[in-house]
Amino acid sequence: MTKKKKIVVKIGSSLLANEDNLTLRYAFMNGLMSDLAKLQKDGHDIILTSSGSVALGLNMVGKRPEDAGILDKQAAAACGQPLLMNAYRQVASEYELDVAQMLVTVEDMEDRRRFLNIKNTMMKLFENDILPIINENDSVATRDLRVGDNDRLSAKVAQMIQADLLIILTSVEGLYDRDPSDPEAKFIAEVEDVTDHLESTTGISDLGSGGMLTKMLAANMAQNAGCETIIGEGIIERPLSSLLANERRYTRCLVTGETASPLKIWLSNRLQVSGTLVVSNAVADAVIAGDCGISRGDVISIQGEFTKGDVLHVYNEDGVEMARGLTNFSSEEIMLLARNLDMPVESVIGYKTKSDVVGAENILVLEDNHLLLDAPEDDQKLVVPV
Ligand SMILES: Nc1ncnc2c1ncn2[C@@H]1O[C@H](COP(=O)(O)OP(=O)(O)O)[C@@H](O)[C@H]1O
Ligand SMILES: N[C@@H](CCC(=O)OP(=O)(O)O)C(=O)O
Repeated sequence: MTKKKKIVVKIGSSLLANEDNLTLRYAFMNGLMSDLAKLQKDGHDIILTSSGSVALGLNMVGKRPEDAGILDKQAAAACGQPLLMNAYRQVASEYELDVAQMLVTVEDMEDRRRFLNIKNTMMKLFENDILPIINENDSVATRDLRVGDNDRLSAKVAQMIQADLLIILTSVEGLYDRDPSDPEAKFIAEVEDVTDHLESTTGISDLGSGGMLTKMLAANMAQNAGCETIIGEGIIERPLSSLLANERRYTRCLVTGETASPLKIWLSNRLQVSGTLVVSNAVADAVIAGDCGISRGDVISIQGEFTKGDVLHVYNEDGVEMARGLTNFSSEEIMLLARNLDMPVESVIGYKTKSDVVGAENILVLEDNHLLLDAPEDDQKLVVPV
């Protein structure tokens, strides 16, 4: 690679911890750090997303992966994270590489200000040639507000920094047409549409969290942001340089469609959506075609209490979620505006502002987006007609 690139590298638990005794695989970490240090010296900006805190902390809480509950895992993460970082720091120092830890939650990534703070911190670390090592803050994240797997967390990071490449290192050589434990499984070298591979990727290893399925979803998130994903095996002497030099096979998930704007990408991967707007099928079709925003006259009903700037689901009349968008008004204001269509916006709500409920520039159409979390199934049952 000659051009300076932004690269996110994701390491799975199965690479960092021995499955039998749940101790650290120093040899793997050593090879990884050697490669990362070289990439950094070549001028690339690198971020490492590393799993392993739960697997490495389980011994301390006296559990095995198969019988640990959510609280055991949260406690194990608190025990294992310092072990993991200590090992990274020690090994990295042998390659004269400085490392920094960043633990994030979904809420951090979804609050626009905190999201930008995380991004700015990463940029500052790059400027100082320090390698950021990211993990989800498992001990504080609540069950319904977890990314839950570092595949998608690393894709969120790739979107955040507008990375050129996401490399996911794991326990298998890449994607197969079925679980690779099946001797008939065939290797897939290139993926364009991840939709073709969502059903064949459900199994996971004993230590992993999301399996190949979340790697496909992560690849889709990266695709939307114009970032190519490479999925390859990690337990190899030079795990990154051998991949990048094409010395062995791996799966490439190509960027195919158009790249969405950074704001739309941020919108598309939110777990927290505050409410719902229902619009007619005709309006939904026009929104999908990119022709218009949603005006107050378009809103048939709303659900939830939300404020200006929140993200909303947009359903058509058949109860299908078509889009997501940032609202310019609170739920109360939309009710008032929709019930007083003949009055100017300013005289209904008492201040001057944009007139669209959701502007066209703030709408993300969901087609071809495999979101982190689908809309709650019973959302549409709770709607209030305006
Ligand atoms: N179609 C498939 N192609 C490749 N791997 C698959 C597929 N279906 C299931 N898997 C499983 O996904 C596992 C990798 O995911 P995971 O265990 O979560 O690893 P990691 O800890 O690296 O994230 C492999 O061990 C493999 O058994
Ligand atoms: N945050 C967790 C890892 C979650 C996860 O995604 O694990 P994996 O599927 O092994 O990458 C940890 O540090 O153990």
